[in-house]
Amino acid sequence: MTLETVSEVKSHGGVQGVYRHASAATTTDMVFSLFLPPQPERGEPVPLLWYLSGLTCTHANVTEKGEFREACARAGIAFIAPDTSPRGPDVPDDPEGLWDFGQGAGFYLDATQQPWATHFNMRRYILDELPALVAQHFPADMTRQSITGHSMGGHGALTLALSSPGRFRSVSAFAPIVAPRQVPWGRKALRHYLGEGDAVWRAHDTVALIEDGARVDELLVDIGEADPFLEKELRPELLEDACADAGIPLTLRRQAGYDHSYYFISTFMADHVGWHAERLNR
Ligand SMILES: N[C@@H](CCC(=O)N[C@@H](CS)C(=O)NCC(=O)O)C(=O)O
Repeated sequence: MTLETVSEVKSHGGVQGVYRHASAATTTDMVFSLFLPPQPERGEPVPLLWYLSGLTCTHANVTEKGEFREACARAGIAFIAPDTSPRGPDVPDDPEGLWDFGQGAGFYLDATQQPWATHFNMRRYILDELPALVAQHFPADMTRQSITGHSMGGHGALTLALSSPGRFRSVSAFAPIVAPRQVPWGRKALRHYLGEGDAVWRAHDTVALIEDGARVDELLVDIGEADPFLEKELRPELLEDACADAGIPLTLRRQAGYDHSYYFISTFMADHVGWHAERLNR
């Protein structure tokens, strides 16, 4: 699989890269960013932390505003930030021209309904295609992967980890959508991408996955108490209830005064990187 280097710059002793490739999953070109920490010996494999972004984002939002590099360099872990959907003139977009669906809002699932199913296959892109590409081109230790994400990307991190047992050593999230079946952003996406049908939706809903028996060892979630999406879209209390019922240890930190933005994410990013690094380097 061919990889085009868009840019590579030195940062914190490592290399922050941006790369483009032709994707079979989305049948479009896809761009992602990857930070490689300074390595004791060039080519020695390092663990990999995935970061899935939220609505409207590309790889660039967290790369420019996430402030993850110092912590990743210190811990010796790589950080990969994929795009949130396929893009381009041939890719369908929100029928109403809104920002919460379509391009920039792939929801990390494989769509089954047209016109979405041709391109919107972010689940297999993230779980299969991109890892194979990373393994081929970078010194990443693919036996040591963890995953985090923000908002729609928090939903992606949680649902991919819950539905791929053993794949990720640890999972955390910033202000995640935890019950897409029960909130407007999620219902719109699930209806368009998957069609009607609660049984199908449950496989892409963190709370439902847990209710249906999926498990992870533990969860770390940060959420801002001043997040404008808290009550209507994020509803962390549903995750608290599901984890309590299932016996999943959940550290849910309600951060006073913080909103939904990268000012919030970057404040707690080093905590998340350190938490994952502990588990990746065990
Ligand atoms: N202000 C956003 C609302 C959507 C939003 O807050 N998106 C979050 C993810 S759900 C985000 O990370 N936006 C990009 C950024 O802050 O850089 C817009 O209207 O485009």
